[in-house]
Amino acid sequence: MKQAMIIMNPSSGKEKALEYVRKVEDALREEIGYDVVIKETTQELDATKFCVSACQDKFDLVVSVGGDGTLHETINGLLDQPHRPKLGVIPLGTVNDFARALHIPLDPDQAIRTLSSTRLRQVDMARINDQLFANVVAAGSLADALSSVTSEEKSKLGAFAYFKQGAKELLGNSVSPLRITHDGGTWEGDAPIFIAALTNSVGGFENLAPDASVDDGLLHCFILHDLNIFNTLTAGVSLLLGNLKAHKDVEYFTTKRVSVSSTEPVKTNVDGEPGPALPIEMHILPSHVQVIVPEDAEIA
Ligand SMILES: Nc1ncnc2c1ncn2[C@@H]1O[C@H](COP(=O)(O)OP(=O)(O)OP(=O)(O)O)[C@@H](O)[C@H]1O
Repeated sequence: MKQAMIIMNPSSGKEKALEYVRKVEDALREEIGYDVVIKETTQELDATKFCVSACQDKFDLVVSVGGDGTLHETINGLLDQPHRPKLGVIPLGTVNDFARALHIPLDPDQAIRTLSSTRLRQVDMARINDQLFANVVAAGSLADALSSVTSEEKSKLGAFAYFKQGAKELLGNSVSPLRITHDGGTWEGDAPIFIAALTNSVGGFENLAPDASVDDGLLHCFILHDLNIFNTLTAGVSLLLGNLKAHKDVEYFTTKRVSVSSTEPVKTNVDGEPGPALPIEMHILPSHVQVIVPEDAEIA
């Protein structure tokens, strides 16, 4: 019998995870015929540990039930594993960028029904130093400020919680000296933020990198520079219109590999969680995991 592991964070989704996990179990066991193991996380990195054991025991499917934090920890269990189970995603977080990019319904009941879909999508992941990411890496003072947005603010304001915090930081005019080396050359200068995105949805803004598709084998990179009180507003409008890369104070490029360093201590944010300090080295892992997506999803 095929084996599935459900990795569930009971603290995500306003404590509703326990209710949904029974429904996920029923769908996998009764409708699809899996042998099901349920693993409940109790602390940070449990999801990674559980996913490593699912890889080693050659499970067919791992389903992440939680927010982007749980998903990020789950996919990190795939690092350097020769056998990587298929991935199912039940989004219970406040932003759910990965589910948005793959058109997995944000309504958990509908997402559970998607698990019986026969459609799989080969999805790129990327490596940053000694971990994986599925969505986005940001570096710089602005990235650090965005890490401080609380779940409460995100539930209240959605993606605009990031916008509000970002605008506040930019008005403080704080920049970091960055050196960014990619397939097309090197950029050096002062910038409040560098972003490398794998999918179109970043921080709930589904328009940040509209050209990014989940399997294009590329990192879509943005360097915002020279942002002041006036052009912050125009950059915000460009972001909402899906045209950030064309803004005059934005450097945009795609690459398979990029490294970022600084002469000052600079923090990063990886898939919405605090990440390693600079220097960082990132490279794409094309079509690294198969994800169950809705039969009719029109995914970029
Ligand atoms: N039992 C637990 N209690 C508290 N925290 C946990 C537990 N299990 C895992 N965690 C941690 O909770 C963090 C946040 O989880 P996750 O992102 O899934 O939920 P969320 O906070 O509801 O979503 P979002 O980040 O989108 O607001 C994870 O990074 C994980 O380390």
